[in-house]
Amino acid sequence: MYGLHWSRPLVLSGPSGSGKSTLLKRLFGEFPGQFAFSVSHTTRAPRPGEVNGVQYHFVSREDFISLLNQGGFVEHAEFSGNLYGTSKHAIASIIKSGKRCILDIEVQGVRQIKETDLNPVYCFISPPTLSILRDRLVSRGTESEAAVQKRLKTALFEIDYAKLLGTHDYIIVNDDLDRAYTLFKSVAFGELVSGDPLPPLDH
Ligand SMILES: Nc1ncnc2c1ncn2[C@@H]1O[C@H](COP(=O)(O)OP(=O)(O)OP(=O)(O)O)[C@@H](O)[C@H]1O
Repeated sequence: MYGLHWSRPLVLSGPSGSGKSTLLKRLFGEFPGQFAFSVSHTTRAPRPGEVNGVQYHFVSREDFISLLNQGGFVEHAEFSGNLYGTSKHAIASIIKSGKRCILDIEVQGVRQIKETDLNPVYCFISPPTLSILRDRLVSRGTESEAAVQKRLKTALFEIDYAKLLGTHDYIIVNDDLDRAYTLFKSVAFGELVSGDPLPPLDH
């Protein structure tokens, strides 16, 4: 059942609204206990109900920077004044547990991981077209019109990066969900499959 790439972390990326959470939710639902997300570090304060070590490792800015200076993160970024990062230790502990480590990472993080020796499999979840991406973001109902615009603008950078040859091992076009999920499942189990060609996604 486990393919050749099972022991390598899987880095999932793709524009907001391309369907990463939808695919992951289905995978974790169908195969509980086989896959795990690494728990990120953050300097932001826990929200009510959040538990240290579960949603995040909540650390002070000093501790974060100290770990960063020791080379402890495979990727990190600052959003609205807070630092976020994926530690090497968090990934290693999942690999040790025998589960496959899955990372859901934005494009800057993917670039950073490429500079490390993590050697993951990179999988890009692509929308079929930009107008479908827009429709899905709007109908998800989680974003204001301005936030949708912002996400679509960011999507263009992510797509340009994906168009560079060799940035991803797999492209999965999330057109029909059942079809995309079947392909995603094979990739998640580390099988050697052919991905989809990247659609033109012209802008
Ligand atoms: N194949 C599909 N066909 C139709 N709708 C879909 C499909 N896949 C996902 N959706 C819908 O599109 C919306 C965006 O999907 P989702 O939230 O999974 O995207 P995401 O990539 O995880 O976004 P973000 O990065 O913002 O978390 C959701 O409302 C989801 O139900």
